[in-house]
Amino acid sequence: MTMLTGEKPDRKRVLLKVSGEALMGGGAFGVDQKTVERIASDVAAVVHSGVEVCLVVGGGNIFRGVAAAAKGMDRAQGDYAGMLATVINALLLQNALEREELPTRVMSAIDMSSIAEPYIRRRAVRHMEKGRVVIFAAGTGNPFFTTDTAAALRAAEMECDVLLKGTQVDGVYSADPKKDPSAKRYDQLSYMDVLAHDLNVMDAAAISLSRENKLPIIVFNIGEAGSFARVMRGEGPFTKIIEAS
Ligand SMILES: Nc1ncnc2c1ncn2[C@@H]1O[C@H](COP(=O)(O)OP(=O)(O)OP(=O)(O)O)[C@@H](O)[C@H]1O
Ligand SMILES: O=c1ccn([C@@H]2O[C@H](COP(=O)(O)O)[C@@H](O)[C@H]2O)c(=O)[nH]1
Repeated sequence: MTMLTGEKPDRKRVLLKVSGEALMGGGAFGVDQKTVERIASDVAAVVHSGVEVCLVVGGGNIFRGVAAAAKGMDRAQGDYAGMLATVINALLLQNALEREELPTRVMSAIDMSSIAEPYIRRRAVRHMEKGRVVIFAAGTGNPFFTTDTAAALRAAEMECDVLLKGTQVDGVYSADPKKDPSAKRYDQLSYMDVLAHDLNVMDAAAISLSRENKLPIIVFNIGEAGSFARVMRGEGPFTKIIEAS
């Protein structure tokens, strides 16, 4: 039974958004190899439990267009640089996943055929049906977006059951917990709660797209070893974002 036949799929498929900043480990910039290996091993554990996993990786550990624009750089040019940063992270993750003996493909939203396949939705679906871990690189391929939006977009295209945002905080708080230690963590929120209260853990475009596609979002701390598998078993801490009942 395949998605391409149009029949209801008999499988569990998830998209994990890996924070670029999480790849820094304890560092202030770039990539900590041990952290990449640990995240790859966490992904392998979930794949071995029978779940189809695809990934979107951020680039904030290397370059963010919006930060460069604040210092005078042209925003779109900075965003293209940011998207290239995600490709670097995708290649590093691919290598670490292959060392876990997982079959992988990197598919890029910006054409760079020497190092990654171009993103073609139906090919990505086939890769996943064959048990490959697909890493979606270069975000949406468009400036003025983020990899959170790319994650919501690819999760909808792949008909994933859930979008997991693996970030540096263990859920969505009433305020940024890095700035306000008294902020309270929520176990569950509606998409509208997040939008109406401007809870900036994820950008509004990603929340809106997920809402339109009835795609549940789970926000959790990917910095904790084994957290991806624990969240998949329903063990917290995490915040679930769904439609209000
Ligand atoms: N209400 C909130 N609840 C939780 N975190 C929040 C909130 N508001 C802001 N944040 C911040 O949002 C950050 C996560 O989003 P951000 O886009 O900065 O990173 P990311 O997507 O994980 O990383 P990258 O962009 O590098 O891929 C958290 O580290 C936290 O500091
Ligand atoms: O669709 C996209 C995705 C990303 N960008 C740029 O890349 C950087 C890094 O992505 P993060 O989501 O911040 O990790 C982002 O700041 C943008 O500059 C993009 O332009 N379009």
